[in-house]
Amino acid sequence: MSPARHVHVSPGAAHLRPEVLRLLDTWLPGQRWYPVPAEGVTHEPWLTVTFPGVADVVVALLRLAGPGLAAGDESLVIQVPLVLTPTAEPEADTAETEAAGLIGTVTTASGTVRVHDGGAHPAAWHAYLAAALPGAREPEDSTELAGARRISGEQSNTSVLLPAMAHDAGHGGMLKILRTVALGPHPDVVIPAALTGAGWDGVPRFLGAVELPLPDGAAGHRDPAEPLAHLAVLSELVTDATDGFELACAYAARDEDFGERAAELGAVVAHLHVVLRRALGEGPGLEPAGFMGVLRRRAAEAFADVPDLAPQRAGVTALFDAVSARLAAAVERTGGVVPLQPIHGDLHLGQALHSSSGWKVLDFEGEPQRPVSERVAPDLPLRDVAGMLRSLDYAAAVGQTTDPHWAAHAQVSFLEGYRQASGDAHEGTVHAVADAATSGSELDVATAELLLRALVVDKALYEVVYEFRHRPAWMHIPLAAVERVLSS
Ligand SMILES: Nc1ncnc2c1ncn2[C@@H]1O[C@H](COP(=O)(O)OP(=O)(O)O)[C@@H](O)[C@H]1O
Ligand SMILES: O=P(O)(O)O[C@H]1O[C@H](CO)[C@@H](O[C@H]2O[C@H](CO)[C@@H](O)[C@H](O)[C@H]2O)[C@H](O)[C@H]1O
Repeated sequence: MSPARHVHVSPGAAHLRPEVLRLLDTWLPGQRWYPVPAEGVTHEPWLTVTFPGVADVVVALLRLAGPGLAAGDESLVIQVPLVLTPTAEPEADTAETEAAGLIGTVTTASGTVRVHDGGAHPAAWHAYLAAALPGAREPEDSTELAGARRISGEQSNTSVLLPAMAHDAGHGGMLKILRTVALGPHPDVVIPAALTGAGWDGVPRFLGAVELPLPDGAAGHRDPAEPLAHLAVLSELVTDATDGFELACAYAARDEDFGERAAELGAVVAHLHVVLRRALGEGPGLEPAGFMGVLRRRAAEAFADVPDLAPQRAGVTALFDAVSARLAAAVERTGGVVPLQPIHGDLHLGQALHSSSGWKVLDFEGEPQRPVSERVAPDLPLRDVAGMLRSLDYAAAVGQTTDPHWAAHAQVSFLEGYRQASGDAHEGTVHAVADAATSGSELDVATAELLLRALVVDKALYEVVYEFRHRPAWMHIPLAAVERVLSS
């Protein structure tokens, strides 16, 4: 694939007036993709990105600073594409506000400018598309942007559906503007590119990405061949697709058996793990103390954030102690390693699309609330299995099934589909899957099963914090799960 064109990078708030930055300070915290609670957080201009030959699109990369936030290379950086249009009219009409994401109008010494959210504006879509398309091809505005629209809903990023965009296998693209920018290659670019390159069709085909080059003279300790960061990813649009969570909830609402679909999904996830291992290689072996240390730290943070979790503290500690002891003993006994590898990292039903050509897995950026260095580190495939088990429990609760066995049946079917596709010969379900998802390791089945329980609890604790911050009305779903798993 021939490389896409480069963008221009300037330090600080070049091209952005202080009035525009002040407008952003009030607008940003209200955005669904804003990654942290806004209390006490300030936005410090880090870099400004522009596109060759495009005057009205400016992308602000802002570092978030404030209590509890890391600084320097570890700091959170958000991407804010803007379309700035000079105007003689200080007041905009309502239609313009809604259609093109008008953030506000600012008047400066050099005139009045309308500031639009680039995530909602065709001029910015065009600029990103031109920068992502291989071969520095210029998109045809009148045809390729026809019918383009931003996806609405609870997204961590901003995705734009491009039904008419042309590519070598036909039409249809999905442009995803990454709202949180991490230094180094982004997993939502690297992983789909590797899976597409390996010929696997369980992901929407990777078509291109927008790369942030190192600013001149800024190589430092970084590999000059690697981008400083990725800003957006372009993939093939999966048509006739249904969101996996909506599909599962609809089945649950009708009390309809989701077993077959869940088993197919289990098989796709097993293939995903095999292809990832082949395409990107294994990581180092699991080091029990470090691995469990991260689980304990995450649990401690969840207990600190959410008072309703307090009654579960002793049970979580006891489970993690038991897993730590068994893992350490297993590794000591066999001298063997439990291999880690690239995984999805935030797998749930909403990250899977069901289409006429089967399940497709999306969104490889890991848990948005997790530090980037942890998100890109090799991990246990069992973590993805745990994520999907949790998601089937969510679907049962949100779909309000009246069948008390709906979730358990779907979970067992998912595990069985995973086991069979992993080529594991063991009979049984949870045991065999725990075994299959730690393949190549010398873990005994009982330890692997306990590890799966710990990962389910870890995920449910993450979800409690997620719901506490974003959807308190749903917090009871993961809270009940923590209690159930601990008492089983
Ligand atoms: N290639 C694609 N084809 C069709 N729909 C897609 C595609 N990629 C994403 N989507 C839809 O967009 C939604 C958001 O995409 P996702 O990558 O999960 O973004 P986010 O990180 O913002 O959650 C998905 O849930 C899915 O419904
Ligand atoms: O898709 P994202 O990367 O933004 O993931 C975050 O948001 C998800 C919700 O949109 C959240 O998933 C949780 O809710 C889902 C139902 O909406 C459920 O299916 C998942 O199992 C549950 O974890 C995800 O945890 C969060 O990282």
